[in-house]
Amino acid sequence: MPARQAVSQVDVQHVKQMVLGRLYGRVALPELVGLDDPFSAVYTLLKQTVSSNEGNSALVLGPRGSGKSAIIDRCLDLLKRQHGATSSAKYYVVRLNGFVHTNDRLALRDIARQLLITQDLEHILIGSFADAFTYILNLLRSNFEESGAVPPVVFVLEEFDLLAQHPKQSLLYTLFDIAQSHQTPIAVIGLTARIDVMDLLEKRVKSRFSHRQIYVRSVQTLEQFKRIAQIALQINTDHNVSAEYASEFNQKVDQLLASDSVVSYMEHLFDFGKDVRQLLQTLASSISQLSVASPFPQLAPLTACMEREMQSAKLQILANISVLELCLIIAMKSLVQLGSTKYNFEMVYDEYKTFMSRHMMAVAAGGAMKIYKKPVALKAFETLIELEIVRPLSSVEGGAAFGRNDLLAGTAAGNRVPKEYRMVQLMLEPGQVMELAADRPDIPAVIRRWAQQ
Ligand SMILES: Nc1ncnc2c1ncn2[C@@H]1O[C@H](COP(=O)(O)OP(=O)(O)OP(=O)(O)O)[C@@H](O)[C@H]1O
Repeated sequence: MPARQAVSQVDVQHVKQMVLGRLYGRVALPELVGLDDPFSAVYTLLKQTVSSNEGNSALVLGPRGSGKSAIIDRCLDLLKRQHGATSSAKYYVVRLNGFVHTNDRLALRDIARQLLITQDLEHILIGSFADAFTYILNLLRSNFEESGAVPPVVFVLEEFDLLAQHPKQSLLYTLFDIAQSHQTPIAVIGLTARIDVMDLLEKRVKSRFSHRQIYVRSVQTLEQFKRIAQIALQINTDHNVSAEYASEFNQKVDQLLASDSVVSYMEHLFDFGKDVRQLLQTLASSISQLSVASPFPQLAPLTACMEREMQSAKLQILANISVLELCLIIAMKSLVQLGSTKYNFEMVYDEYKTFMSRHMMAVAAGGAMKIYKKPVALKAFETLIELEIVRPLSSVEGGAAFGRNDLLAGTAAGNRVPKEYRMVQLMLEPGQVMELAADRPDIPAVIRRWAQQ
């Protein structure tokens, strides 16, 4: 096999910058996965404004990180390329963000800046929003004396629900009003993760809005989730890097994404919220250390980052478990300290019940607590297995052949042993259980002390 040519410093730096840009959301991913419908709805609407001078308004609704901004960016990018090729007429894009533009004055100033209005506007900012906005549009019109018309303007309103918190909603009213009146070709696209956003709009604002709502769903399948990881990491020769480097880089990406630890991390993320942004940011750890000496993505830094992420995700879940679930965890810690390396629900419940009965007075005095009946405790125990805080033991380890799904569903070999008797193991260290109980002001002090024993 011929020796591989050394990768140049320029190539590595270029790839590193470009891929990290994608992973941190500064550079668009080369493809939108599973978002064809919302993409074409937004594109059609923007095209009507930019090419046919129509007024339009719409809300793009979807969970955080589901790709709402990515859809808008891609539509604008496509329009720019098409428009640039077919027409010399100009259009503008104005971006506002509810986090940044916390009042209408700030928004107005930025609208003027983005429309390249250089005149001093301080004197008009004291009047009404509508007057000031009309003044800005007139200034814009005067820049296009030949046509005498205001060119199309696309308003992208990120964190739309926060813009709806402005007093009187003058900004939204004015924009929707102009979009509806068709006198000036503007498109107003609001982006938000609040599905109830319509309830935030005042009646007069609603009356000016087109009521067009475009829904963006989170990634639907694990395959799509994996595909996003792949397109975010892969490079091609258009990126001004040698074909040899690009091809080997992409092979390494595929190997990395096929490794057991990465696959199970992606499955975990998909099961617990399908958070694309977190997936991309975790993958950045395999890219941030690229260098001429190590020009391909490596598994080791990624594994370390995934472990940290899993750990902190688990801690977050743990902070929200119910008091009964916490008591069962403490009971398991107790069993471990008594020398049991494996135990089943019956043993755990027994330990829990014994402690609670012995300390009933103190427990009841510390808050409205009772001894939960066995079926309720079994449900809580199953939740701990689903959350992977408790691990079912395999046949070799526990004496019966079953896994997590068998134990939960009562299927396969696990079926032979009633679920109350199947052996399990707590996945927390005693110190972690102590910290967990110490951080819970809502449990009686006696239970906190039980955890500290
Ligand atoms: N289906 C998808 N296909 C391709 N990339 C996606 C997809 N979903 C999310 N992404 C990527 O995830 C990142 C976050 O997406 P984006 O910023 O568009 O989300 P958002 O819905 O606007 O989030 P927020 O509500 O927090 O503003 C971006 O890098 C985007 O490219």
